[in-house]
Amino acid sequence: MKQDKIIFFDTTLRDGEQSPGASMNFQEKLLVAKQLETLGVDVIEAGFPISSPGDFESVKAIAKAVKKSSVAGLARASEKDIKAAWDAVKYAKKPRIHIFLATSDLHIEKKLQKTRAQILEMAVKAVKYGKSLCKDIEFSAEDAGRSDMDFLCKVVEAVINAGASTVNIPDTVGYTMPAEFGAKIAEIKKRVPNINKAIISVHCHNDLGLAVANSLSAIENGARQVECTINGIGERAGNASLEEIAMAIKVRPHYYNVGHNINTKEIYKTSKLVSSLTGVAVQVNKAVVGANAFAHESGIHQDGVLKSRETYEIMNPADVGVPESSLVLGKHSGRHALFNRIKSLGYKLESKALEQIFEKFKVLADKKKVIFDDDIVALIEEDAASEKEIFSLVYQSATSGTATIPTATVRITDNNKKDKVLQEAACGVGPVDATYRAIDKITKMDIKLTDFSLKAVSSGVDALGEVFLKAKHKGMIFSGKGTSTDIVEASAKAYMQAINKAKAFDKKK
Ligand SMILES: CC(=O)SCCNC(=O)CCNC(=O)[C@H](O)C(C)(C)COP(=O)(O)OP(=O)(O)OC[C@H]1O[C@@H](n2cnc3c(N)ncnc32)[C@H](O)[C@@H]1OP(=O)(O)O
Ligand SMILES: CC(C)C(=O)C(=O)O
Repeated sequence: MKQDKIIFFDTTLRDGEQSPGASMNFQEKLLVAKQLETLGVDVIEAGFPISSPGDFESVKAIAKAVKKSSVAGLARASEKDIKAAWDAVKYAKKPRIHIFLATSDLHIEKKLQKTRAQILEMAVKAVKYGKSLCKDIEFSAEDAGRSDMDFLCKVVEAVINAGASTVNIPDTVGYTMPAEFGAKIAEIKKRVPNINKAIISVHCHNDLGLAVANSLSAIENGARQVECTINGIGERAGNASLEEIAMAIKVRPHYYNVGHNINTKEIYKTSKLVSSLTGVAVQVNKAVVGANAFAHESGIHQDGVLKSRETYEIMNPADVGVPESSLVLGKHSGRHALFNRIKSLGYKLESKALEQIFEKFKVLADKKKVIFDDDIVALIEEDAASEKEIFSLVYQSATSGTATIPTATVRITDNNKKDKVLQEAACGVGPVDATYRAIDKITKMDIKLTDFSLKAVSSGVDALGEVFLKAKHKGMIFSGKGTSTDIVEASAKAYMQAINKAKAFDKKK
């Protein structure tokens, strides 16, 4: 039997951008649109053209740049909005005008200050006008989740007759429950006589954390387009998250029995791009793309994953573009995970020695949130952590600015060479990068930064900045921490600490 395909309508660039503080400039919106196309999104809602000249230009540029996906522009049920949307999307290979008008009595009476009859007339008039410009018209019955079903069905039937090829049923304020929302979709399918002439779409908000559940329930009941955003960003608590819906369908193929065009391997990259451009961080425990989505901390789970990944992972991290899952060592870890890590660090220890290290590990883990490779080496080598540092930072200076190439000079003593003082300078993409390049020139360590975070540990403009980083050397992760009121100095100190740990490790081997 031929499987239906779910149309993914991504509204990161429109509703997603309505997340407070998440707005993107022209270039950023274009970058996201291109990545959404690579991700395999069927329809990209690029913006709300009437809302500002900048948004109009962004939608127009996206319409020109995107070749495979449809490009939609949002419009109220008003001629000037629809005309502006068309003027922006008409450059697309597959343009769409998305017209919305509320159908709940609350919105009709309080917000729009109209009657149901006027709304019906406005909706039909708007769709007819849109259709005279563009063949692909989507109509959204805003606040459908709280709309009277008789009136909603009447509007849906009328806009399909007027030319809408997609009818969207939004749960605008995230009010409905999954079974209830699914039943509404089923009822629309049953009651609207011409419903087969249009695609039923849903657009769910996350006010009660049910946006994805409601979208999936709608799919079970016949919706064939889902409107969603990357990382679930959007107005208030956000929209249904694209990655969660796409992966639910992929992980449970027999349950949903539908397909989609999303190239799930591009999910993680897209999530990173959107969070870095909008500045909206992804919560660590976010499904599919959160930092902990494929990280295991507890001993029983780690043991299971080491024996067979599927015991605690329903998705393969590679399927969403995350290179591998990780076993984070901490106070809940057990022997299997610790001994496995010790082995992969190149140590071959007798079982008695391993037991002793496990005991020390548990004591340390009670004090420290995460145990890194260098902590384990310190436990094994006993004195590794307390060893005199090999390279000492004597002096560091960096210059940067809007019209300067960031440049840094560092002076370091090499305690292996009778405290010989070495000095180097380097340029970089920023002052920290330049400083690290100058340090690399002196220490000549094969070390690669894998993680870098900076936070203020006190308040005010003279706050102390604390840099915490992780760096990879010979397959092992070394951590470094540095504190200073000067963030470049804090960065240099943290990097030097990781380098010294790595060098000490080399010496022991
Ligand atoms: C559910 C959603 O997410 S809908 C999309 C929401 N997104 C946005 O609002 C972002 C972009 N918005 C904007 O930049 C501005 O709101 C604009 C440019 C669109 C409009 O600005 P303004 O003309 O100053 O109006 P304002 O936003 O204050 O009020 C909205 C007006 O649109 C009317 N309106 C609201 N929805 C619709 C609709 N679907 N069709 C027709 N009119 C509508 C309101 O009744 C109100 O009209 P009034 O001025 O006669 O009272
Ligand atoms: C414009 C519509 C689809 C919308 O954003 C909503 O109802 O939340």
